[in-house]
Amino acid sequence: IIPPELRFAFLKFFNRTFHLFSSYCYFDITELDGVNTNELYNAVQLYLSTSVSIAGNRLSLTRAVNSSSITFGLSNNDSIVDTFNNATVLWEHVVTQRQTQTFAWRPLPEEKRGFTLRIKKRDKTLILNSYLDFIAEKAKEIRRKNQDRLLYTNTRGGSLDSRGHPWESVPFKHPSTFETLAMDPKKKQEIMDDLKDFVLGQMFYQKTGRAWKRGYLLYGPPGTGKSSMIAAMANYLGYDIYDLELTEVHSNSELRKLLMKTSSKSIIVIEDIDCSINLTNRNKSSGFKTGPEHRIGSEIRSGSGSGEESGNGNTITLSGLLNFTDGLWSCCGSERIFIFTTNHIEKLDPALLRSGRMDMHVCMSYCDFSSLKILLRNYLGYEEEDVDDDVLKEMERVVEKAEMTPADVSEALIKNRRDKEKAVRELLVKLKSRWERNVKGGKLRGQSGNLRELEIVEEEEKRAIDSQNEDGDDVEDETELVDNVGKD
Ligand SMILES: Nc1ncnc2c1ncn2[C@@H]1O[C@H](COP(=O)(O)OP(=O)(O)OP(=O)(O)O)[C@@H](O)[C@H]1O
Ligand SMILES: [Mg+2]
Repeated sequence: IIPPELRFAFLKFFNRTFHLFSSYCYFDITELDGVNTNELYNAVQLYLSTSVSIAGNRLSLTRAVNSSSITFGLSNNDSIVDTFNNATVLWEHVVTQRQTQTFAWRPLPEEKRGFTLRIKKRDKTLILNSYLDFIAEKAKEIRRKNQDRLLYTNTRGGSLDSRGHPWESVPFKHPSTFETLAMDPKKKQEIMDDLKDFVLGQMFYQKTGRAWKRGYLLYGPPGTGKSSMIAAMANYLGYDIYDLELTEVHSNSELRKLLMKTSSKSIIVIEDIDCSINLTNRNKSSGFKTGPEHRIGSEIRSGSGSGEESGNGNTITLSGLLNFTDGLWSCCGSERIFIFTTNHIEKLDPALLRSGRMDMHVCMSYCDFSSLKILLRNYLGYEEEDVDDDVLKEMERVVEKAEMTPADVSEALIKNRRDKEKAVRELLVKLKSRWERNVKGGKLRGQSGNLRELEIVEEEEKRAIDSQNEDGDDVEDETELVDNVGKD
């Protein structure tokens, strides 16, 4: 019978000599660090879950809150070999019973869990730090993939909830994808390529000294798929969406707070940007009138900075918004996409339209023939060859001038989806009557209200971009823009 002190001393001595001659070193990563959860433990568990699911034959399965997928885990006291930069390491999941329940603010679990990492001593300095960084990064990615997308909104304005978050979230399950989105396939591909380049562009953005973010402006009449496009983008990239309700935000500093609390790999959306800013009562004080000559954000005249937050204290200004999207604050957190939508691009301030602000302007327009074919496939399961040739030709002839939105067409198809032939027939009738109305009523493309406006705007955009190219660098351009606004 050996007294415990002696036994302890002996074990300690044994351990020391063992470690002296062993060519390995060991690192314990316990589940709890005091009473706090050890982030690294969770990260390792997630990281190992990917390799374990292939290698192991006894696994533990878990499913996280908010997730529809299952994660594999290493079972108790099981081990797995991993390699990193040509070094081989061994992970062991160690689970022991906790001896006594010590006093704690919250009861500790009965089991004590931890991972033990075994690395060869000579590899330690080479890989330990980079390996752990790698694991943390991988775990983050897996967590994001496992979790369902979230849709955040700021219904409380910029005020915080009990956990210090200004955003409320719900699971985002919008089924729209690029495949179901009816639009010109070439334009669609262009957008998808652009998104892919963005996601893979970390090095590019770093090299060129730009913040890793991208802006899209979606414009066009109601029901042409702007919101559907945003959902498709989020589903394509696997990003969360922050739907920013500008009318709930009362000041530029609140806006900044909201931005700071968004995560990277997310899409920040401001829908109907022309309406959002109009509604702030600051407009009264600055003598704001609607109409193209009094554009949104005329307060840019008063300059930026503290001045804008004085006044009636209920001010969110264009310059605040621009700071939000591309000022210094926009780069806290990276890999973010800003999307603005509007039905009236002509009402927007040129400062918002100048290139570099919104990187890509996407016009979502009335249904054309290629969109029509996509909708026929979506709603009726019809490919081109399933529709009668004459009907298809007739549709192709009238569809553009009929000026029906994809939403109108969808509606017509949904109504008769049980009787597909009837659906096609009725759609053709509808298209033709719209076509007749537009052509006979002299409402030809180019003379029609909306389309005409869009054309003017496109002209303006082109001109703005041309002058941009002549101007040279951004800084000069910005001051000139402010000057111009001041003069008109
Ligand atoms: N391009 C499209 N492709 C597929 N479906 C579409 C398209 N455009 C509209 N739809 C259908 O019409 C409905 C309304 O579209 P959506 O909400 O995307 O329009 P919007 O352009 O955002 O309109 P608003 O300007 O009023 O917000 C959607 O639920 C969708 O089913
Ligand atoms: Mg919409």
